[in-house]
Amino acid sequence: MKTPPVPQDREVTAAGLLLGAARHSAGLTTAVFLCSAASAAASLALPAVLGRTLDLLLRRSPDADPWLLACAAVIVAEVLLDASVALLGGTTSARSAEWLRTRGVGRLLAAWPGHAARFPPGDVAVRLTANATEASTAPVSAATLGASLLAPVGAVVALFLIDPWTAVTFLAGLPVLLLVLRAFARGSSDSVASYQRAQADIATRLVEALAGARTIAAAGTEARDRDRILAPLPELAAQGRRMWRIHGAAVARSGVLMPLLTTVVLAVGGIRLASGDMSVGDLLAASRYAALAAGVGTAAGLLGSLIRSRSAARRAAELMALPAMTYGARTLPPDGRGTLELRGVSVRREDRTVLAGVDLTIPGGTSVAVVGRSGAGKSTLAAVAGRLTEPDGGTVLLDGVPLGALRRDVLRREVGHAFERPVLFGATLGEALAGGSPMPEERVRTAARAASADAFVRLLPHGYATPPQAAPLSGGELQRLGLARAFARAGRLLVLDDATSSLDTVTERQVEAALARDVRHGTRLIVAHRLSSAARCDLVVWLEDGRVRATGPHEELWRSGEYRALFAPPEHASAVASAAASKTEPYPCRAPVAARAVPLPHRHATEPAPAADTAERADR
Ligand SMILES: Nc1ncnc2c1ncn2[C@@H]1O[C@H](COP(=O)(O)OP(=O)(O)OP(=O)(O)O)[C@@H](O)[C@H]1O
Repeated sequence: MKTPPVPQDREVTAAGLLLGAARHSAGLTTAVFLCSAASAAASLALPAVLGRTLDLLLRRSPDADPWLLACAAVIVAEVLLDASVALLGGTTSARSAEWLRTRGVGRLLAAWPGHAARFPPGDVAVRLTANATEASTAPVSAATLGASLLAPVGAVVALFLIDPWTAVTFLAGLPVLLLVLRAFARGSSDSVASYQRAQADIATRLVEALAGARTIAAAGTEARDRDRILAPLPELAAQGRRMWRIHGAAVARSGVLMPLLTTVVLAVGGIRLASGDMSVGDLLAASRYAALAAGVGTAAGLLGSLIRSRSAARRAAELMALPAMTYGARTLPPDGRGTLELRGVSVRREDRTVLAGVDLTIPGGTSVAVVGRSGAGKSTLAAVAGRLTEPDGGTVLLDGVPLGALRRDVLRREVGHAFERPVLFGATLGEALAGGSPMPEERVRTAARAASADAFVRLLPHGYATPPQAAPLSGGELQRLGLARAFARAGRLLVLDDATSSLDTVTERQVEAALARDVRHGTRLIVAHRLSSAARCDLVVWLEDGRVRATGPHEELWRSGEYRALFAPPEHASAVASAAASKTEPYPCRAPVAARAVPLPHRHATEPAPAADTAERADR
């Protein structure tokens, strides 16, 4: 499953991310490099010390004893240094992973919600877990690779010093090895990227299936959905096999090439020994250095690790390159009442215009219902009004100040939201309703009472101290908690996006009355599907295909048959609309309801939700 392209912050690239991770753990990475280099130096010193010791022993020289001790010291040092590399390497990668994940989560949450939502949750989880782990090993792999090349390079230099012919023999075979490594790097990059994509695809499908577990159970499609989730498995297996094939081929080729080179070097050394140009100790040292120089073939393993890291970093970088929400430095005029203005606001999604040049002025303190058919752009308008999305064109102003120019704290304090499906964050319900910042308990409870949530919360065994995950909540109860959270922080503008759709009509009326009575007075923008909700607002904005079809009090709009058709049951809607067009009235429409400032007398107390509306929302 491919993630749609998202506008990218060009500064966040895979290379930039890996450099950032390396900088974050610079001290530890340097220590890994130094230990690896020291270990390489020890392994370089060992053949020379061994050769010298052998020559001294063969001559039965008394000087051999300190050299024997030196041999032991070098071997112990090498073992200790290798152990340090393993320990420091693990710590370094853990710190890099922590940095990558912290940064990733931070950037994700700071991004515009609409952009972030394009990454499915399963895909995000893979990018921030498996991919971040793979990317985090890059600093250690690079440091170890750099240091591990020191030994072969030093070994070739040592061969030159012992006997140039042995070194030249070794270097003659090197171009073949470089070709092997290049082919490995190319093949690996491609298969690793495909493997990681397939991995994320399975995670995405699994998370989607978990979210839709009830649908799967209700439809009895467990087997089909299991197959659907695991559909990318053959691709994953194929790419995994391909990765190992490429790796195996590189290791096998270098595994044949390197001993071959070592043998040829030894043969040349033997000839030089026979001609008296080398001692036995020199030959021993040369054979060890040839083996060390052949260690360049093991670079394939570290190179493979770096390639996996780079590919994983690329995926993590895509997440971190999401454009961040931006804020200004202005505040609101102290005497403003929450006047909301939309000037030529347009929003595009993919290739579609979702809002087209919307001009609206909503006086401060007014309650406005936004109505229209499904897909008309109501939620988009609500998101734009609360700056949860940035319009592609036009400006939104609150009390004369463009929303984009407002300070973050001012904007989020003065503009509140409640959603159709709220998600509760916090250790307890009390914390969740306070919205993550300190708030007097009484204020939380007042808001919960206004949202008709206090009574059922108090009935829970731990009341407001109940963890949200442990609270058995119906859809309507969850919505009431979402409303309570918004009421507790109500500022000049409150945006309710279908936030009462799961409430029964009596509760909805109670909430609306309490909203007017007990919650800080301000402008209300209410995305509404129910006739009664629209009727109780001061003003109605009727959206059609992303444009404002009409604005006015509900009673005025009610004269339009097409407006009435918005609230008619589906079996009557087209009849109402066509009757409006032909000026007849085939469907007995409800009487118009006077638009008034909230609170309103309780008309339509038993207004049922239109059938089409209910069915559609249940599906979302
Ligand atoms: N991220 C997106 N990518 C593509 N299209 C989108 C995106 N968000 C919204 N749309 C489209 O924009 C249109 C308006 O969506 P919006 O959610 O604002 O409609 P709505 O009037 O609130 O609908 P409903 O009453 O069904 O909730 C829809 O056709 C929707 O498919």
